[in-house]
Amino acid sequence: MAFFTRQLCRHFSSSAVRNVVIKNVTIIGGGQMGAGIAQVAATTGHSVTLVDTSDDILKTAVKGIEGSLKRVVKKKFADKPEAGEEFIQKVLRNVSTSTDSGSAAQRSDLVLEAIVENLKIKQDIFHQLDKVAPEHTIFASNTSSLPITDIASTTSRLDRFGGLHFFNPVPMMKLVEVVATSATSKETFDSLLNFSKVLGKTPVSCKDSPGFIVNRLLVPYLVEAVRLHERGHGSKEDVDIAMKLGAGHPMGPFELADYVGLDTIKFIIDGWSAKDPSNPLFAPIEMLNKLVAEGKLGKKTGEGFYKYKRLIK
Ligand SMILES: C[C@H](O)CC(=O)SCCNC(=O)CCNC(=O)[C@H](O)C(C)(C)COP(=O)(O)OP(=O)(O)OC[C@H]1O[C@@H](n2cnc3c(N)ncnc32)[C@H](O)[C@@H]1OP(=O)(O)O
Ligand SMILES: NC(=O)c1ccc[n+]([C@@H]2O[C@H](COP(=O)([O-])OP(=O)(O)OC[C@H]3O[C@@H](n4cnc5c(N)ncnc54)[C@H](O)[C@@H]3O)[C@@H](O)[C@H]2O)c1
Repeated sequence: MAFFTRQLCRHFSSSAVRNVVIKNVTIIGGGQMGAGIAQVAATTGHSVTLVDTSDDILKTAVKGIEGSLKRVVKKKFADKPEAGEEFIQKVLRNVSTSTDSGSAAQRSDLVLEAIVENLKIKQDIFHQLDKVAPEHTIFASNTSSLPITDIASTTSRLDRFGGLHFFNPVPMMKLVEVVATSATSKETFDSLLNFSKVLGKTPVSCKDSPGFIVNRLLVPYLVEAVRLHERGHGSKEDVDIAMKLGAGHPMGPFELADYVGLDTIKFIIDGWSAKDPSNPLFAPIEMLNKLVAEGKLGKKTGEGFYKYKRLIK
């Protein structure tokens, strides 16, 4: 009987979070991805709190959002610059910033994390927020490669935890991978799916398997391009031109790796290699490791495989 009552309570507690309509969103991490997601969520009328570790980083993030919105309105409001400016200000009013993730989470329907690709740091953040976020709040990670199940494991809301994987640059890329673990409730999954659609994205449903769909195919391709170049079988420039003109890709693999961030690519490959060391697809890549050790992380730091005049942020 006690078992039955416990099951009943569980049922009631999960039905209490049924059909969460996501209006207030906290995004942890105001880097390339967090700022992009904040922009899209604010544009679609959500109230967004962007959280990072310092006010300076947050200022840069908001500046980046404003710059990206200017690119959006240039076309959308080509003949009406005043309406374009009004649109930008309206979107920016939906974004507030904070260095206090706990108080932001207290007012949120969704806490979406987009910080560095490190399991322990992600687990620690969610462990803290789990204690203060309302019962109904859904937690999600934008991780590129870490198991959602592992990230969620430090919380007590396994049924209200999923993956929401966006693509860079978020305002332009239409896809969102929505990831359910074996514990994610159908209500949570549906809420995340619906949220993605409200953002104007096309969601696909993914299992909690390494790299989900896109990165499991894309990242081995990116590092294979580096290996090909290391073997002396093609210059970076020729490989990039070949894949753009021969395979119809908008960016070549070196350009795209720089765009994503070489630190992120390295975190992904190293993480997979630790779990599956005999898989040759995940073997260390000397050139990538060297660039990351030198702090040459791609477009965001001004140099990676190539040099850049203008930084991303
Ligand atoms: C690793 C992770 O876990 C997963 C990932 O994210 S993997 C990476 C996935 N992303 C990709 O594969 C990106 C591939 N690249 C592309 O699709 C394109 O090169 C691109 C959309 C980034 C840029 O397009 P491109 O034609 O090369 O350059 P550009 O002319 O500057 O931009 C095209 C349009 O996009 C707009 N745009 C580009 N970036 C933008 C941004 N951040 N914000 C707003 N608008 C932007 C431009 O304003 C331009 O608009 P217009 O056509 O109306 O003038
Ligand atoms: N770069 C991509 O193309 C891409 C695409 C999809 C997913 N992702 C994933 O999104 C996540 C973020 O990637 P990114 O490229 O935006 O990284 P980034 O380095 O541009 O930004 C990370 C941000 O997180 C902040 N941060 C770090 N620790 C924090 C903490 N404890 N609290 C609050 N903020 C903290 C940093 O200050 C930084 O501003 C990673 O998990 C990455 O794998 C990246």
